[in-house]
Amino acid sequence: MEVMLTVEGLEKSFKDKKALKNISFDVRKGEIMAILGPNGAGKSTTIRNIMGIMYPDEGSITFHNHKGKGIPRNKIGYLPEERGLYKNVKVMDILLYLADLKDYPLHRAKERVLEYLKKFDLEGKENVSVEELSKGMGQKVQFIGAIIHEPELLILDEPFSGLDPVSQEIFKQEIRDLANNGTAILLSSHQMNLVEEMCDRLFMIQHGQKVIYGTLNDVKAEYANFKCTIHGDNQIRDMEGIPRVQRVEQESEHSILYLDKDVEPINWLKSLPNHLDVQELKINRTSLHEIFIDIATNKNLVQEEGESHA
Ligand SMILES: Nc1ncnc2c1ncn2[C@@H]1O[C@H](COP(=O)(O)OP(=O)(O)OP(=O)(O)O)[C@@H](O)[C@H]1O
Repeated sequence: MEVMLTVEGLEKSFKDKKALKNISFDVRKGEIMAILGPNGAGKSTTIRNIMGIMYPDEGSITFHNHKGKGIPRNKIGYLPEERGLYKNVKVMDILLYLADLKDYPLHRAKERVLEYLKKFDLEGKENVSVEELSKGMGQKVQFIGAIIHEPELLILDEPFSGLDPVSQEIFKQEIRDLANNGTAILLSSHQMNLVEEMCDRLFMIQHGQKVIYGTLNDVKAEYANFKCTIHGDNQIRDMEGIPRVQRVEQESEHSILYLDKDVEPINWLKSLPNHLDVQELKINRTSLHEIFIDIATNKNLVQEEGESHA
């Protein structure tokens, strides 16, 4: 897949605090790439450097063959983490203004605004003032503003925050459609279930450093061990001695056994003791949500400073 954006060796400090340390990744045409990490990890700082809102101390950002200040920003769409549009302006006017800033033809922009308002369940709102919109509606308008000029690269900082489930679905579908039509998408989100459903590759950052970088499938194969959930009248002591168990979580009649890496479920099941009460049993891989928590709380994947996973 054609590489659209390359971030290489990014370093950024605020006074004496190092916010980014040697951050490198790329974003390719037609893919959804997620940038993940706990609060304060450095996601927005990375995005702001890509957008030229601030410049890195070291390293480079390349979009196609353009570097740094030479990057044609009108080929990029950006939904910032901070929401907000001019309040006393009509929806159509603000969106045409944003299209004009990107040198996009206004007659085409007008058609697209009407098309998107309909798609986002805002039909007829083009002459409504932005201040009259609800928070979620305003977010939809801001999203339209980020894509109105048909950007080749779309950067979405927390696009789902504050949206109801129906609106989340609309955003999800639109983001997928854009990627299918060739837009390169860099998406930051804390909603791991959505990331797991949508993204092709992911870059996880902690304390300004890379901890994971790879395809969702590779990351799951590498980090998502199997877990076995048993529903039955068992105590935690009943689980003692079962081989290849990293830890057990016991909650009333539910036991969750987190298994070692590379356990083969079929063979492992044969090692369960006869005395266990099994009303229901399920084996599945841990979710991206659990991998994220493990990393963010340094449970299993604690790394020395400067060391990285992928
Ligand atoms: N303008 C700034 N001045 C000083 N420090 C900053 C500035 N912007 C970010 N930081 C610091 O840089 C680090 C990374 O912040 P950043 O906003 O990139 O994190 P984030 O991963 O986007 O977090 P969140 O999920 O909470 O939005 C934090 O320690 C933050 O306090």
